[in-house]
Amino acid sequence: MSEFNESKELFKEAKRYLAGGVNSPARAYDPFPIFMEKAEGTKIYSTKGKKFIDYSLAFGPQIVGHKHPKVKEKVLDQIEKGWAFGTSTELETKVAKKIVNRYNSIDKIRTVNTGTEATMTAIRLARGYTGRDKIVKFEGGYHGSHDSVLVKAGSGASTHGAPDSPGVPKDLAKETIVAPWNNKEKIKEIFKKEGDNIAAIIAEPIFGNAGCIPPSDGFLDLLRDLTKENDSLLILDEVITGFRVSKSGAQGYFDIDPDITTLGKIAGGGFPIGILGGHEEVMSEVSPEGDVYQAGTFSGNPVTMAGSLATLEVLEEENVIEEANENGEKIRAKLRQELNEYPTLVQGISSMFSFFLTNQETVRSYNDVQECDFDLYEKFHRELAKKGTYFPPSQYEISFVSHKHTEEEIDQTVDSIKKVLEKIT
Ligand SMILES: Cc1ncc(COP(=O)(O)O)c(C=O)c1O
Ligand SMILES: N[C@H](C=O)CCC(=O)O
Repeated sequence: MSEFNESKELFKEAKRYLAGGVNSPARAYDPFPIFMEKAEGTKIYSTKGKKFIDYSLAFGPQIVGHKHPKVKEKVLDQIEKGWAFGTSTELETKVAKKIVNRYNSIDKIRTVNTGTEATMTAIRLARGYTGRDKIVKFEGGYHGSHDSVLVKAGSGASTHGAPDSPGVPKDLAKETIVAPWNNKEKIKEIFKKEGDNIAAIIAEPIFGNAGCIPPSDGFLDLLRDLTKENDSLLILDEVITGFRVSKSGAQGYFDIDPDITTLGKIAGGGFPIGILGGHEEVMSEVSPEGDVYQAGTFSGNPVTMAGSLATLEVLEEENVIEEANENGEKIRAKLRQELNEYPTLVQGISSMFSFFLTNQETVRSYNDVQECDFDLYEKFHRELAKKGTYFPPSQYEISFVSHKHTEEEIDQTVDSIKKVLEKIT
């Protein structure tokens, strides 16, 4: 472990001053996280200068690779002009136009600073629009760290054993109905009983925070039908899948027309962003046009907007999504082919995948994910890092490929994984 001694020392120091030593729990893994200093293309470098092929990509945003030259240039140009005005800028409209042109379900957007703010506002909007309080979310689904969705939440909340957070008022948690993902009968039952009280279903169209779990056949259509029949709204949380699975996200891929979409990650090109958008009728309820209040000093920040616009342009100019999707298929196929003698399950879609350590043939629900071997994954993650490959630190988190990952890097990764599994299993 000596090559990571510096991170060990840095974490000790961080723990003196930062709550839990981190600024987001998903970054805190045992025995200590590897401290990173810089990144470029498909590589990320530790403070000690060790190079890793990166399959976490900042938990998703960096689909064009780290520090893309065009994004860097546009952001530096904006910094020359100034970085916070608290006024309207033309850049905000340019970004909005790109998104509206891509997503049929979106006529207008509101830009915020994080995915958390986007889903929080989307839920408030659904409640305001319908005049109802209850929402439905899925077990292991993650929509950020606000109160209504910290109920049976995935990602760091599951990693650290607190999917139901203390501090969430019980009366508010009662308004969140939790359903099992991919279970058609259960969601029908919930709507039969509570349909008139449900403001919205919020769902990641492809699960990305309890590992990668695609929807079963017809499941998203069922969510759309049930919400329509009951005058509830469907919120698709595309913070991970937006501008990834296709140019119009998972909703384009699965041909689903949600009432509200939330975006983040890729849409900001690595700068802090969240977006909610929907049809005119719903979005006109947002303040100042409507009465559902939402505000933010830094919303639509010019530097973020410059990074966002440049990234959305690069997606088109460099055929990013298609090439990243091809890389996703390549790595999944090679891993499956090379590792079939080990207790592994490679599951994914598009440029996202999970490397589950399990003997299960498929993982379809939060319960299935919990059957995977988390102790072994901890060893796997650290041993793989020693070989210069950085995977996400938990099986709840997703691995991503960019369009920049090369065949050679993918082959090297598969080879490293094989050697690690030989050692630890
Ligand atoms: C699907 C999904 N929704 C919402 C969020 C919250 O976004 P943020 O971390 O930017 O607040 C995340 C990730 O954190 C996410 O993966
Ligand atoms: N799983 C989360 C986002 O997708 C990880 C980001 C975080 O919470 O730090």
